[in-house]
Amino acid sequence: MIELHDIHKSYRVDGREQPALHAIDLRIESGEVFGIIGHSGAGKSTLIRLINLLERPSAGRLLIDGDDITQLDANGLRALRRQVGMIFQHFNLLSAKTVAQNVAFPLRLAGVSSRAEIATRVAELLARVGLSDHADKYPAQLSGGQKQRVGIARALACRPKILLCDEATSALDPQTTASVLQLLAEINRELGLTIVLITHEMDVIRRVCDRVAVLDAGRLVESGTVADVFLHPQHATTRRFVFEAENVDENELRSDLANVSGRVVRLTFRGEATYAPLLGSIARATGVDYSILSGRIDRIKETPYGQLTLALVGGDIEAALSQLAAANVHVADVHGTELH
Ligand SMILES: Nc1ncnc2c1ncn2[C@@H]1O[C@H](COP(=O)(O)OP(=O)(O)OP(=O)(O)O)[C@@H](O)[C@H]1O
Repeated sequence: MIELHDIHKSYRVDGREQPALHAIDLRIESGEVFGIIGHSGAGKSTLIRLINLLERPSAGRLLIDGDDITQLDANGLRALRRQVGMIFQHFNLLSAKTVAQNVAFPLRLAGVSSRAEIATRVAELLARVGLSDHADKYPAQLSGGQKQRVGIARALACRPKILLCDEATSALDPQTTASVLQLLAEINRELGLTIVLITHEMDVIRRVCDRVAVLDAGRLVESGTVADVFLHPQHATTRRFVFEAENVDENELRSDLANVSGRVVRLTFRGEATYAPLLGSIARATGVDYSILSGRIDRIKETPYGQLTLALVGGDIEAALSQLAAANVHVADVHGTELH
């Protein structure tokens, strides 16, 4: 478990303290995939780099499995760096070394000297990330996705219990992003290691994370399960991320809705309710007519969800809404405020 208690971080710029993180309290459970989302400059890199002490907090306590890592001596720090692997947006591979040598590098640093032992471990790691056929290539001969796979193999070399991902898919196209995220999900599942990732893309969070925290101007403004935060965002910054992910322009939406007659509601279905034929039967039973203004069915990690914005007219609208709510459909107005 990773715990941040009242963490502050300032940088000294031109002799003055510039705050980057304020009063961060955060608890990341062992074995979960935890995402931190924020816009540029929000403090994401600073926050993730605290966890392996690439940056030191200015104040507060930072515990890993109960130990305050800011108190570690040089030996303790070396051990920490082996326990906490990291991958980077621009991969940070050694360009003059082959794929196999890049992956072997942390093993050598950790003092493994047996060539046979290193070769076995490197082969295992390259198989794990699907690069067995590329061991003797140089980074320049690889695609972006392959480079990140080398980064992942290298980060896993010393069997860490935590993997930090610093915008690991931001330089990749959508398809490659999906395959790298799938690999991270597999690693989390099969090796049981904790993954902490930072990103500015809600879609990355939606695909792999169990829980998420939203960082805005150095403060945590919202956190919770991805489904709760993504489907029912409370803070303006979170709402903006969700709308961005859905390609919705909030102002356009408002002016579109001004021209719609009827009562506009936003329904959120989760899990099995997503596929149930609820809407038709409730509409028939209550005499309500509806038109669909927008809709989407997707998945949050493994769980299906649907969101529909409807205009309701005629019939007994209140009865329809309460029957939907009784069937575990979240019923809200268009701003997300719960109605039932
Ligand atoms: N080494 C540094 N020295 C001085 N100021 C820094 C340093 N690193 C970050 N900052 C400042 O701290 C704030 C947070 O930066 P940080 O890089 O953590 O944000 P971020 O959310 O990761 O942004 P980005 O996505 O653009 O990397 C910014 O105002 C930044 O200018």
